Amino acid sequence: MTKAVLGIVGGSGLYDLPGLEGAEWRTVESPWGQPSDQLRFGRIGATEIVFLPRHGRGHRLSPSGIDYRANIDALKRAGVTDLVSVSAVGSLKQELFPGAFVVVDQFIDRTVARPSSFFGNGCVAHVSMAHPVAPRLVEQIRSAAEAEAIDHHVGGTYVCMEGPQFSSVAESNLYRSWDASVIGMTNMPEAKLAREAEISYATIAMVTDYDCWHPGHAAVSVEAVIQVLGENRDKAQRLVARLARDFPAEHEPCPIGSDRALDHAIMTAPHARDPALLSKLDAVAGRVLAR
Ligand SMILES: CSC[C@H]1O[C@H](OP(=O)(O)O)[C@H](O)[C@@H]1O
Ligand SMILES: Nc1ncnc2[nH]cnc12
Repeated sequence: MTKAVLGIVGGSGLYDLPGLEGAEWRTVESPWGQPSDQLRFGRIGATEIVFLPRHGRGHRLSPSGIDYRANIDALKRAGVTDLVSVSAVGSLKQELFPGAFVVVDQFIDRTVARPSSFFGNGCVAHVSMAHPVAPRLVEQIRSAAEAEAIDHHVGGTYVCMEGPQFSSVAESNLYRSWDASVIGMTNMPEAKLAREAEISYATIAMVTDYDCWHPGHAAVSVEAVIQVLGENRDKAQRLVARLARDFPAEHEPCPIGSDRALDHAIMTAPHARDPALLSKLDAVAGRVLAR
C-alpha cells in the first residue's frame, strides 16, 4: 500500500487553499520546464495535501501557456497519488445552470497547441484514456458533496478547447450536438499527463456561464465568470476541505488501473531507448523503467 497524497489543482479564482495546516510554499524543480508556481504543501486533518494554482498566483498564465508536463511531473515528485482539478467551465446543457458543480467522467480534447505526452521518440508509450477519470475519486467527491449538502451532478463530458478566446455560437452548438456537458480550456492535456504519470485524476467543474448558445443568457464574459466564481468559492473550498478530511490514509488500488497505467504501455525496446529522455522520465515512469 502507498500513502495517499491528495493533490489539488486550483483553477480560475482558486489560487490558495485556506484551512491548510502547516502550509508552506516550496519550489519543486522539473526537468520538463517551469511549473505554474511553487507548490503549497500542508495537511487537512490527517491528509497530506499538495496544492498548485494552475494559472499561477495572480493568474499569470493563459491556458495555452501553462506547462502541463512540468505541473504533473512536479506533483508526481511531490508524492501526489490522487489529483483533483477544480475548474471553471461553461455549461452546454440547460439543466447545468451557473453555480452547478459537475463531476465529469469524460473529456473531448480539442487542444492543438500543447505538448500532450511525456513520451516520444526514444521512449514510446500508449496509455489507455478510455476512462480518463478515477471512479474511486469520483465517489469520494460525491460523498464529500453530499456531506456538505452541495448540489452536484455526477457524470458528463468536458470539451477542452484551446482558447484563449471563447467559442462562437456555431462551435458551442457543435459541442452540444456531441452531447457534451461543459466546456473549458485546461483539463487537457492535464488529464492525459496525469494518466501517464499514474496519478488518479478527477475534476470538479464549477459552471460559471452558459457559454454562448443559450438564447436566454448573454454570451460568456470574464466579468460574469468572476462573479459566479466569487459566489461559489466558499462552496468549492468547503467541498475540497471535506474531501481532504475524509480521504483514506492509504491510496487504494484504482479499479480501472489509473495508478498502474504504464504496466504494459511502453513499446520501445530497452536497447532502443534514449537515455536523455529516460532521465527526464525518472519521476513519471521510474516505477516501470527501473524494473
Ligand atoms: C475566465 S474563464 C476561462 C478560464 O477559466 C477556466 O480555467 P480553469 O480550468 O483553470 O478554472 C477555463 O478553462 C479558462 O482557462
Ligand atoms: N464558456 C466557457 N468556455 C471556455 N472556458 C470557460 N471557462 C468558464 N467558462 C468557459
